[in-house]
Amino acid sequence: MDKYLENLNESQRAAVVHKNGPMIIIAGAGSGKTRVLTYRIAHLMNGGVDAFNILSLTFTNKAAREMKERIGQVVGTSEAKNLWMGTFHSVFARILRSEGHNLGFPSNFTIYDSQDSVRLIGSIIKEMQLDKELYKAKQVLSRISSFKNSLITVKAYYNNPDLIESDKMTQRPKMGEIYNQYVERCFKAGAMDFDDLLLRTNELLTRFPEVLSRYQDRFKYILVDEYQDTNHSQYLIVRALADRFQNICVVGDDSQSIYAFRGANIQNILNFQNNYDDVKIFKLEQNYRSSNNIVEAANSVIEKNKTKLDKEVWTDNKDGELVKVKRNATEVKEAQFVAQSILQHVEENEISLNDVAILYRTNSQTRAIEDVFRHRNYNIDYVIYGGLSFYQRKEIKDVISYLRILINPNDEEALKRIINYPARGIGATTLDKLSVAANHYNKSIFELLCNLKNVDLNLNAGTKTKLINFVTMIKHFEIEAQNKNAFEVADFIVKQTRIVKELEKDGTPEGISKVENVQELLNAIKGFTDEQQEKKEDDSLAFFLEDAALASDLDKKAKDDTPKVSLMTIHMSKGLEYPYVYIIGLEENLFPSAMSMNTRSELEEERRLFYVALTRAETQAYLSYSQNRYRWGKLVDCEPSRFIQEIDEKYLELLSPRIAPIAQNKFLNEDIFGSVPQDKIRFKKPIQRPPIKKKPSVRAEFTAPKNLKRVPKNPTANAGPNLFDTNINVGNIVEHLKFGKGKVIGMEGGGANKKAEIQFASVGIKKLLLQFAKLKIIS
Ligand SMILES: Nc1ncnc2c1ncn2[C@@H]1O[C@H](COP(=O)(O)OP(=O)(O)OP(=O)(O)O)[C@@H](O)[C@H]1O
Ligand SMILES: [Mg+2]
Repeated sequence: MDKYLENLNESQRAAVVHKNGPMIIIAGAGSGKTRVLTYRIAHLMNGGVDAFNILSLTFTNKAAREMKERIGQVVGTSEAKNLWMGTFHSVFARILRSEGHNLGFPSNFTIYDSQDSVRLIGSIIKEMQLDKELYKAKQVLSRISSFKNSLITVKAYYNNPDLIESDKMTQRPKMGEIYNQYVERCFKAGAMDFDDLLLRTNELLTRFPEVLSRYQDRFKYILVDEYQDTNHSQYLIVRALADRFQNICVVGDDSQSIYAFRGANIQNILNFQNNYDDVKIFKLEQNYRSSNNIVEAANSVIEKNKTKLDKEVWTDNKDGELVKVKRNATEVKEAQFVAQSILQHVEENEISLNDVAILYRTNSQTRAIEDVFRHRNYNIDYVIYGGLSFYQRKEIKDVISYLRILINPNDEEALKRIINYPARGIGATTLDKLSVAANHYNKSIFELLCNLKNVDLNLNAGTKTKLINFVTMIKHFEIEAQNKNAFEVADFIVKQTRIVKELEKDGTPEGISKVENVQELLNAIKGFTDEQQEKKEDDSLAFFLEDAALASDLDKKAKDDTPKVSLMTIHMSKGLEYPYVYIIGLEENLFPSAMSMNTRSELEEERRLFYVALTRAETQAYLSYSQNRYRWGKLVDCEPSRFIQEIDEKYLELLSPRIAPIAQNKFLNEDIFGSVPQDKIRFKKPIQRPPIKKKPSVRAEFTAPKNLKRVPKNPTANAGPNLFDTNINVGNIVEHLKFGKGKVIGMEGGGANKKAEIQFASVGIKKLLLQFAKLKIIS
């Protein structure tokens, strides 16, 4: 047996060495699905299959690179380099570069990111003089995106009375027209958005059978990771390509399907067996990633989902620590708890910050964590994945837009960004005129600018000269860019356009940080050209732009090697693993999200999301929630997430000290563990350790965010005596609308920040801001 096969268990090995025909590996988290895929490719190559004949589709480009590296260790790096491996988007962008001419696209087409798409839709809505409130560009884009992912073209849209009717119902009868305009404008600009990369591939493979045939011949073996999150468009592409040889191997876990909101269709994995004859099914059941407590805790939650395939997940790993649950008074307290706990692990267990991930439901949750981590008492290095990515920052997009124009002068969104940046006296009105005229003549704006002499746009002589100067400048850049590598071009452009000088003029800290970002971009491009030259690969600007357009945030390289805690949304964490994982904000209406509680299927998707989060952890998982949180500028009371309750309590350890109830009342059982007989809960004694570093003062925590809107006082607040009294003192027994009776055990702050610490029978100690708490004094 080849040595590398010894690193697999029996079921994994069977899946790796199985040769031809359709196969599906369906298995729970951490059971080695990705590992099997990697080894399978190595094994195919080892058995004589040419790397050029293997297509492997992964969830991120980073995953593809890592897999390639491992395969390289078995078959040699130079061979592994020839593998077609990457995300759907990057692989099919590559195919469209060489075949897109069939559809009328130039090989240098631009890839519009969502910001470009939103801006373009915004202009269309404006030009059509539609109501901006009814037609919100982002919402329109997401509707168009869902059409594209379901392969509904403009023509198909107009042939579908149901769709037309539903847009009328939502007061957006012009949806079809916007869709049509959007498609035409992208086409004219030589641009494709993310969804087009799949839609146009489908179009290519359907309309041009000889192209399909060529790629069917080429990809004798096709492998897809995270198959549970493929959408209809991706499904069709895979199906078409695999049709000839049917050597299709898909890998996934229906319990980790979490992208339905972006069109992923869980049925793709559930129905795989019906799509092909003689599908060989492999199941992997042993989890190698996580401690037994984590595996069992995750199993006990996902069991609650009704829609799922039968499968077991078990592990030989040690029980390890229990999953820790932490209740916090506020989100700042929560962040402080996480920070302190991490520092404690660093000190006591000598872990690296690289071993830690903080996962959350929505991007906005990072604010408190960031504030606390940056505080001098903690000083914890971190990196956020997701949010506004580096390439979407204004100053970066401006520079990139210059580069994009050099590759594709018809790129309308890039042109609009730079035509008057740095300022050269070309105003918005002129640009609007150009845009309308370009549409009228069915030309791109740049083409129109090159022909200014022959069209009458009613522009004054000064403006005309400025436009002609602009065109001359771009043409000059084009000539200069010839035969230069990506870095040389970018460096030249940044100097010539004086963008940095412009930013420096600003002089504010933001301006300085923008200058640094532009420098960072140049460094990244330098890094890219050096690396490509080393590998003797394409170091051109066009190639760099493609890389940048499709780089997911996980692909970005850390600026330095300092260990850092990783912060990301759970969606982003798919496939990854970390020894220590903190899942924060486990509160009803946040996770599960308020929008997901209407239907069983949405709630089940949230539960799968929780399952994904928990199964990222190897050694220890922390679940934390906050009892109060600022949301939309208001301090709101929060209840712990149902997902904590759903975990079998024997795998949990409650870190919050339990409060002895002051009185028996009906709310007692509503504590999150209240339904469990008291003696079954293991409450470990809180470990007494000296604090690692001094905590920031409590006062800081309740400083309201700057943009906090004052909540209008409840109109009933002053309606009668004794109602919602704010004249409260330690020792008072008070009643809260939701928590019932409690005893005031402390007071702090003053004015708007005045807070009472109250021991409630129902929920333990809570700190409440008096101005919101609506407390009634009983005695
Ligand atoms: N046979 C094995 N021996 C030792 N370690 C293994 C074995 N199989 C898998 N692992 C390790 O277990 C961890 C999980 O494997 P992998 O990431 O392939 O699982 P997965 O099923 O793809 O997980 P996910 O569902 O999260 O994508 C990895 O660290 C991997 O190296
Ligand atoms: Mg995986």
